[in-house]
Amino acid sequence: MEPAEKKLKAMEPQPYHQIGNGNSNTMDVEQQQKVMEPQPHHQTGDENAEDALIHSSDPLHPANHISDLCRRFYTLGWVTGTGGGVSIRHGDHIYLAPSGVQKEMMRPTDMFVMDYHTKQYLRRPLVLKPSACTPLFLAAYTHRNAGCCIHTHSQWAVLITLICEAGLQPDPAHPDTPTAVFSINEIEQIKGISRGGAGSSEIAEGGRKLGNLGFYDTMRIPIIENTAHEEDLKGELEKAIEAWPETCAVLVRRHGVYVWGKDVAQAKTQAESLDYLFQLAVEMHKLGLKWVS
Ligand SMILES: CSCCC(=O)C(=O)COP(=O)(O)O
Ligand SMILES: [Zn+2]
Repeated sequence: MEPAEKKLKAMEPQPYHQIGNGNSNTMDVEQQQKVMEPQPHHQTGDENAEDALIHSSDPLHPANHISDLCRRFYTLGWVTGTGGGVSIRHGDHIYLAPSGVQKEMMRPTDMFVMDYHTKQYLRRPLVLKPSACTPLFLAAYTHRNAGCCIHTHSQWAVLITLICEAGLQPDPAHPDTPTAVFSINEIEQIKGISRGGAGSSEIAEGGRKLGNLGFYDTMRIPIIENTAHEEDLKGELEKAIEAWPETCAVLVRRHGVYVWGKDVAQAKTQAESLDYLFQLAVEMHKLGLKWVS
Protein backbone atom coordinates (compact mmCIF):
# COMPACT_ATOMS: atom_id res chain seq x y z
CA MET A 1 0.00 0.00 0.00
CA GLU A 2 1.30 3.49 -0.90
CA PRO A 3 1.99 5.74 2.17
CA ALA A 4 -0.81 8.17 1.21
CA GLU A 5 -3.25 5.27 0.81
CA LYS A 6 -2.17 3.87 4.20
CA LYS A 7 -2.77 7.27 5.85
CA LEU A 8 -6.27 7.51 4.38
CA LYS A 9 -7.11 3.98 5.52
CA ALA A 10 -5.94 4.76 9.07
CA MET A 11 -8.31 7.74 9.17
CA GLU A 12 -11.41 5.65 8.43
CA PRO A 13 -13.55 4.99 11.55
CA GLN A 14 -13.32 1.34 12.56
CA PRO A 15 -15.95 -0.79 14.25
CA TYR A 16 -15.37 -1.08 17.98
CA HIS A 17 -14.57 -4.74 17.96
CA GLN A 18 -11.57 -3.95 15.75
CA ILE A 19 -10.00 -1.07 17.69
CA GLY A 20 -10.84 -1.48 21.38
CA ASN A 21 -11.01 1.65 23.50
CA GLY A 22 -8.78 0.86 26.45
CA ASN A 23 -11.78 1.15 28.78
CA SER A 24 -11.42 -1.53 31.42
CA ASN A 25 -15.20 -1.70 31.79
CA THR A 26 -15.37 -3.02 28.26
CA MET A 27 -12.21 -4.72 27.12
CA ASP A 28 -9.13 -5.66 29.10
CA VAL A 29 -5.85 -6.58 27.38
CA GLU A 30 -6.80 -10.25 27.25
CA GLN A 31 -10.13 -9.42 25.61
CA GLN A 32 -8.46 -7.14 23.11
CA GLN A 33 -6.05 -9.94 22.16
CA LYS A 34 -8.97 -12.30 21.88
CA VAL A 35 -10.70 -10.13 19.29
CA MET A 36 -7.67 -10.49 17.04
CA GLU A 37 -8.31 -14.25 16.88
CA PRO A 38 -10.85 -15.58 14.41
CA GLN A 39 -14.18 -15.92 16.22
CA PRO A 40 -17.78 -16.72 15.54
CA HIS A 41 -19.49 -13.44 14.63
CA HIS A 42 -21.98 -13.58 17.50
CA GLN A 43 -22.94 -15.77 20.37
CA THR A 44 -26.46 -16.63 19.46
CA GLY A 45 -26.10 -18.82 16.43
CA ASP A 46 -27.85 -17.63 13.29
CA GLU A 47 -25.36 -15.14 11.92
CA ASN A 48 -27.44 -14.13 8.90
CA ALA A 49 -30.60 -13.51 10.92
CA GLU A 50 -28.62 -11.46 13.44
CA ASP A 51 -26.91 -9.43 10.77
CA ALA A 52 -30.25 -8.67 9.14
CA LEU A 53 -31.14 -6.89 12.38
CA ILE A 54 -28.41 -4.30 11.93
CA HIS A 55 -27.65 -4.03 8.21
CA SER A 56 -29.76 -1.55 6.28
CA SER A 57 -29.13 1.12 3.69
CA ASP A 58 -31.81 3.23 5.39
CA PRO A 59 -30.06 5.93 7.47
CA LEU A 60 -33.09 5.94 9.78
CA HIS A 61 -32.78 2.23 10.57
CA PRO A 62 -32.10 2.13 14.37
CA ALA A 63 -28.63 0.59 14.01
CA ASN A 64 -27.59 3.43 11.68
CA HIS A 65 -29.63 6.08 13.48
CA ILE A 66 -28.11 5.45 16.94
CA SER A 67 -24.58 5.72 15.53
CA ASP A 68 -25.48 8.93 13.70
CA LEU A 69 -27.27 10.51 16.69
CA CYS A 70 -24.36 9.73 19.00
CA ARG A 71 -21.96 11.47 16.60
CA ARG A 72 -24.23 14.54 16.63
CA PHE A 73 -24.74 14.44 20.40
CA TYR A 74 -20.97 14.16 20.93
CA THR A 75 -20.54 17.61 19.36
CA LEU A 76 -23.08 18.98 21.88
CA GLY A 77 -21.11 17.52 24.81
CA TRP A 78 -23.95 15.12 25.60
CA VAL A 79 -22.09 11.81 25.15
CA THR A 80 -18.41 12.62 25.59
CA GLY A 81 -15.92 10.43 27.44
CA THR A 82 -18.11 7.33 26.81
CA GLY A 83 -20.91 8.72 29.03
CA GLY A 84 -24.56 8.94 27.97
CA GLY A 85 -26.22 7.11 25.10
CA VAL A 86 -29.27 6.47 22.95
CA SER A 87 -31.64 3.54 22.59
CA ILE A 88 -34.40 3.05 20.02
CA ARG A 89 -37.40 0.72 20.10
CA HIS A 90 -38.29 -0.55 16.64
CA GLY A 91 -41.43 -2.67 16.83
CA ASP A 92 -40.56 -5.57 19.12
CA HIS A 93 -36.83 -4.89 18.90
CA ILE A 94 -34.85 -2.68 21.25
CA TYR A 95 -31.55 -1.34 19.94
CA LEU A 96 -28.85 -0.62 22.51
CA ALA A 97 -25.29 0.67 22.30
CA PRO A 98 -22.35 -1.06 23.96
CA SER A 99 -21.07 0.02 27.37
CA GLY A 100 -17.91 2.02 27.95
CA VAL A 101 -17.17 2.77 24.31
CA GLN A 102 -16.59 6.10 22.60
CA LYS A 103 -20.19 6.68 21.61
CA GLU A 104 -19.30 8.89 18.64
CA MET A 105 -17.20 6.09 17.09
CA MET A 106 -19.88 3.39 17.07
CA ARG A 107 -20.86 1.42 14.00
CA PRO A 108 -24.12 -0.49 13.35
CA THR A 109 -22.19 -3.74 13.90
CA ASP A 110 -21.57 -2.72 17.52
CA MET A 111 -25.30 -2.69 18.37
CA PHE A 112 -27.10 -5.00 20.76
CA VAL A 113 -30.67 -5.99 19.86
CA MET A 114 -33.12 -7.17 22.52
CA ASP A 115 -36.58 -8.66 22.16
CA TYR A 116 -39.01 -6.26 23.86
CA HIS A 117 -41.26 -9.02 25.25
CA THR A 118 -38.76 -11.66 26.39
CA LYS A 119 -35.91 -9.23 27.20
CA GLN A 120 -33.58 -11.76 25.58
CA TYR A 121 -30.76 -10.54 23.37
CA LEU A 122 -31.28 -11.38 19.71
CA ARG A 123 -27.89 -9.96 18.86
CA ARG A 124 -24.92 -9.57 21.20
CA PRO A 125 -21.51 -8.46 19.90
CA LEU A 126 -19.12 -10.94 21.45
CA VAL A 127 -16.50 -8.71 23.04
CA LEU A 128 -18.78 -5.92 24.20
CA LYS A 129 -21.18 -5.43 27.12
CA PRO A 130 -24.59 -3.82 26.69
CA SER A 131 -24.94 -0.27 27.98
CA ALA A 132 -25.30 0.04 31.75
CA CYS A 133 -28.21 2.37 30.92
CA THR A 134 -30.23 -0.58 29.57
CA PRO A 135 -32.54 -0.99 32.64
CA LEU A 136 -33.28 2.76 32.52
CA PHE A 137 -34.09 2.69 28.81
CA LEU A 138 -36.34 -0.33 29.43
CA ALA A 139 -38.18 1.62 32.13
CA ALA A 140 -39.06 4.33 29.58
CA TYR A 141 -40.29 1.69 27.11
CA THR A 142 -42.26 -0.29 29.67
CA HIS A 143 -43.77 2.50 31.75
CA ARG A 144 -44.19 5.19 29.08
CA ASN A 145 -44.47 3.20 25.87
CA ALA A 146 -41.57 5.29 24.56
CA GLY A 147 -40.04 4.69 21.13
CA CYS A 148 -36.67 6.22 21.96
CA CYS A 149 -34.76 7.19 25.08
CA ILE A 150 -31.75 9.53 25.23
CA HIS A 151 -29.36 9.80 28.16
CA THR A 152 -27.07 12.85 28.21
CA HIS A 153 -24.26 13.92 30.49
CA SER A 154 -24.81 17.52 29.43
CA GLN A 155 -23.14 19.92 31.84
CA TRP A 156 -26.29 22.07 31.78
CA ALA A 157 -28.29 19.14 33.11
CA VAL A 158 -25.71 18.50 35.82
CA LEU A 159 -25.51 22.18 36.76
CA ILE A 160 -29.25 22.56 37.10
CA THR A 161 -29.35 19.62 39.53
CA LEU A 162 -26.60 21.32 41.56
CA ILE A 163 -28.43 24.64 41.65
CA CYS A 164 -31.66 22.90 42.69
CA GLU A 165 -29.69 20.95 45.28
CA ALA A 166 -28.57 24.23 46.79
CA GLY A 167 -32.29 24.93 47.25
CA LEU A 168 -32.05 28.30 45.60
CA GLN A 169 -35.07 27.88 43.35
CA PRO A 170 -37.76 26.01 45.33
CA ASP A 171 -40.91 25.13 43.39
CA PRO A 172 -43.93 26.83 45.08
CA ALA A 173 -46.12 23.88 44.06
CA HIS A 174 -43.88 21.42 45.91
CA PRO A 175 -42.64 23.27 49.01
CA ASP A 176 -41.94 20.02 50.85
CA THR A 177 -39.52 18.71 48.24
CA PRO A 178 -37.99 21.91 46.90
CA THR A 179 -34.83 20.30 45.62
CA ALA A 180 -36.38 17.22 44.02
CA VAL A 181 -37.73 18.95 40.95
CA PHE A 182 -36.65 21.49 38.37
CA SER A 183 -39.55 23.79 37.45
CA ILE A 184 -39.69 26.54 34.87
CA ASN A 185 -42.43 28.63 33.23
CA GLU A 186 -43.05 31.57 30.94
CA ILE A 187 -40.28 30.64 28.52
CA GLU A 188 -41.26 29.98 24.87
CA GLN A 189 -39.16 26.81 24.52
CA ILE A 190 -41.40 25.06 27.09
CA LYS A 191 -43.77 24.57 24.14
CA GLY A 192 -41.29 21.98 22.82
CA ILE A 193 -42.17 19.64 25.68
CA SER A 194 -45.08 17.18 25.59
CA ARG A 195 -47.68 17.25 28.30
CA GLY A 196 -48.19 13.56 28.51
CA GLY A 197 -44.85 11.92 29.17
CA ALA A 198 -44.62 9.68 26.15
CA GLY A 199 -46.19 11.56 23.29
CA SER A 200 -48.26 14.55 22.34
CA SER A 201 -50.62 12.38 20.29
CA GLU A 202 -51.66 10.53 23.44
CA ILE A 203 -55.22 10.94 24.58
CA ALA A 204 -55.76 11.60 28.27
CA GLU A 205 -58.65 10.15 30.25
CA GLY A 206 -61.87 11.76 29.12
CA GLY A 207 -60.71 12.14 25.54
CA ARG A 208 -58.72 15.34 26.09
CA LYS A 209 -55.80 15.58 23.69
CA LEU A 210 -52.64 16.07 25.65
CA GLY A 211 -50.50 18.07 23.21
CA ASN A 212 -47.53 20.11 24.36
CA LEU A 213 -47.09 22.45 27.30
CA GLY A 214 -48.12 26.07 26.81
CA PHE A 215 -46.25 29.25 27.62
CA TYR A 216 -48.04 29.69 30.96
CA ASP A 217 -47.75 26.04 31.99
CA THR A 218 -45.06 25.06 34.43
CA MET A 219 -42.71 22.34 33.22
CA ARG A 220 -41.53 20.11 36.05
CA ILE A 221 -38.71 17.59 35.74
CA PRO A 222 -38.10 15.36 38.79
CA ILE A 223 -34.57 14.94 40.09
CA ILE A 224 -33.37 11.64 41.55
CA GLU A 225 -30.15 11.02 43.46
CA ASN A 226 -27.21 9.45 41.68
CA THR A 227 -25.99 5.95 42.55
CA ALA A 228 -22.54 4.38 42.33
CA HIS A 229 -23.64 2.24 39.37
CA GLU A 230 -25.86 3.43 36.51
CA GLU A 231 -28.10 0.35 36.57
CA ASP A 232 -28.93 1.00 40.26
CA LEU A 233 -30.80 4.16 39.23
CA LYS A 234 -33.65 2.01 37.91
CA GLY A 235 -35.80 1.87 41.09
CA GLU A 236 -35.75 5.63 41.73
CA LEU A 237 -36.26 6.42 38.05
CA GLU A 238 -39.33 4.17 37.97
CA LYS A 239 -40.69 5.80 41.11
CA ALA A 240 -40.18 9.26 39.57
CA ILE A 241 -41.92 8.21 36.35
CA GLU A 242 -44.88 7.02 38.40
CA ALA A 243 -44.97 10.07 40.68
CA TRP A 244 -44.74 12.53 37.77
CA PRO A 245 -47.11 11.18 35.10
CA GLU A 246 -46.63 14.21 32.83
CA THR A 247 -42.84 14.19 32.76
CA CYS A 248 -40.90 13.21 29.65
CA ALA A 249 -37.59 13.21 31.52
CA VAL A 250 -35.85 12.50 34.79
CA LEU A 251 -32.78 14.43 35.94
CA VAL A 252 -30.10 12.54 37.86
CA ARG A 253 -28.27 14.65 40.43
CA ARG A 254 -24.60 15.30 39.56
CA HIS A 255 -24.94 12.97 36.55
CA GLY A 256 -27.24 14.01 33.68
CA VAL A 257 -30.73 13.43 32.31
CA TYR A 258 -32.88 10.68 30.76
CA VAL A 259 -35.36 11.96 28.14
CA TRP A 260 -37.81 9.91 26.12
CA GLY A 261 -40.43 10.37 23.40
CA LYS A 262 -42.91 8.36 21.38
CA ASP A 263 -40.34 8.22 18.56
CA VAL A 264 -36.80 9.39 17.82
CA ALA A 265 -37.92 12.81 16.57
CA GLN A 266 -39.86 13.55 19.74
CA ALA A 267 -37.16 12.23 22.09
CA LYS A 268 -34.52 14.26 20.24
CA THR A 269 -36.46 17.54 20.09
CA GLN A 270 -37.45 17.21 23.74
CA ALA A 271 -33.83 16.54 24.71
CA GLU A 272 -32.86 19.67 22.75
CA SER A 273 -35.61 21.79 24.32
CA LEU A 274 -34.70 20.59 27.79
CA ASP A 275 -31.02 21.27 27.29
CA TYR A 276 -31.92 24.77 26.09
CA LEU A 277 -34.04 25.32 29.21
CA PHE A 278 -31.38 23.91 31.56
CA GLN A 279 -28.75 26.20 30.04
CA LEU A 280 -31.08 29.20 30.13
CA ALA A 281 -31.93 28.56 33.79
CA VAL A 282 -28.25 28.29 34.71
CA GLU A 283 -27.55 31.59 32.97
CA MET A 284 -30.62 33.22 34.59
CA HIS A 285 -29.39 31.98 37.94
CA LYS A 286 -26.02 33.62 37.34
CA LEU A 287 -27.85 36.89 36.63
CA GLY A 288 -29.91 36.54 39.79
CA LEU A 289 -33.13 35.99 37.79
CA LYS A 290 -35.83 33.54 38.85
CA TRP A 291 -37.02 30.98 36.31
CA VAL A 292 -40.33 30.04 37.92
CA SER A 293 -43.09 32.41 39.03
C1 LIG B 1 -18.05 8.14 32.13
S1 LIG B 1 -19.47 7.26 31.79
C2 LIG B 1 -20.05 6.44 33.25
C3 LIG B 1 -21.24 5.57 32.96
C4 LIG B 1 -22.44 6.38 32.56
O1 LIG B 1 -22.91 7.20 33.36
C5 LIG B 1 -23.05 6.26 31.27
O2 LIG B 1 -24.02 6.93 30.98
C6 LIG B 1 -22.51 5.37 30.20
O3 LIG B 1 -22.91 4.09 30.36
P1 LIG B 1 -22.55 2.99 29.24
O4 LIG B 1 -22.60 1.70 29.97
O5 LIG B 1 -23.58 3.12 28.16
O6 LIG B 1 -21.19 3.31 28.71
ZN1 LIG C 1 -24.78 8.18 32.63
